Amino acid sequence: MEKQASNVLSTLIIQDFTALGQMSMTSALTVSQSMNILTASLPVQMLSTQTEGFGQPHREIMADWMEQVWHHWDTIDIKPFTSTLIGYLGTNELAQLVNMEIRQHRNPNLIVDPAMADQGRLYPSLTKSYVEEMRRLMSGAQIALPNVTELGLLSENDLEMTPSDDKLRQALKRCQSFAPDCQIIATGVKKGSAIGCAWLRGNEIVWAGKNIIKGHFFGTGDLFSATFNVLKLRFPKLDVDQLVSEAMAVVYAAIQETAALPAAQWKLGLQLKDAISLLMTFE
Ligand SMILES: Nc1ncnc2c1ncn2[C@@H]1O[C@H](COP(=O)(O)OP(=O)(O)O)[C@@H](O)[C@H]1O
Ligand SMILES: Cc1ncc(COP(=O)(O)O)c(C=O)c1O
Repeated sequence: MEKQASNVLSTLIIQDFTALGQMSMTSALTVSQSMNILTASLPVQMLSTQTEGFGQPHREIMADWMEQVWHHWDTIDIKPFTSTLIGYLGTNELAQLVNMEIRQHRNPNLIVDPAMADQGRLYPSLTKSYVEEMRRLMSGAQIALPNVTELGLLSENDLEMTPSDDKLRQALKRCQSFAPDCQIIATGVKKGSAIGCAWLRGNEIVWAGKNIIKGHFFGTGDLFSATFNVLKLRFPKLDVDQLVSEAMAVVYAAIQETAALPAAQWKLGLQLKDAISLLMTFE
């Protein structure tokens, strides 16, 4: 694959930092560093654990710190980042703050993973106004990567976990009305015994997927968006079909490696060794 020189590439990652395991910022940093991409990380909140499976995590909100970081960055000569990746933010206030800063700095190549819901439900403590903040973020984004539940919430369509092409088309079109310049790729779209991604090409629904690995795994969306971001940066000639297919293969490798562990360990996130090994073969 034709790749871009790494010294000109940088990415800004805005999402939570979860202390335990390989979720969110930890997996995004691992992926970025494996591709030698200069990375700036803004952990919007520090959590003791992810929000599922460990009771109530201890949280430290980093809003004041982030404002000071942005303020400092405004005074030094850092070039605009080549891309920005936004993931789980976790509170309305943080989502508002990030929206405001992103608008002010006009970050190019913005990828938004509106990580706010799964398996038909919003994550605990998130509300409808959080969904509205995600719509606002997507309106300035180039790529958005909602899972099926998130697509349903964003489009106000009732989507089952195995939506028909018609339902998907309706939901994706509805999102285009508030994010006309954004390519929206729905993740976690099931078809029979396979799971994958669906997006619009004109009026047509395109779907690509792989066999479902049995079990519920955590951090799949995080790793998918982090991988999509670095592949798009390093291989700018890849089209959406190729980016989705490569990113899915990387996540699949991580799930396969994780599935070999006792199920009690799955909530720590995905094993990343095999995923990174595969990613490095794209070099
Ligand atoms: N059990 C699984 N087996 C195989 N691939 C999976 C599985 N779960 C997720 N994936 C892959 O990871 C991608 C992102 O997962 P998804 O469940 O949509 O993320 P999220 O964590 O945001 O809900 C999916 O589009 C699919 O390609
Ligand atoms: C703190 C935190 N960050 C991010 C996520 C997103 O994880 P996923 O990649 O499974 O959507 C979760 C999901 O529970 C979480 O609790």
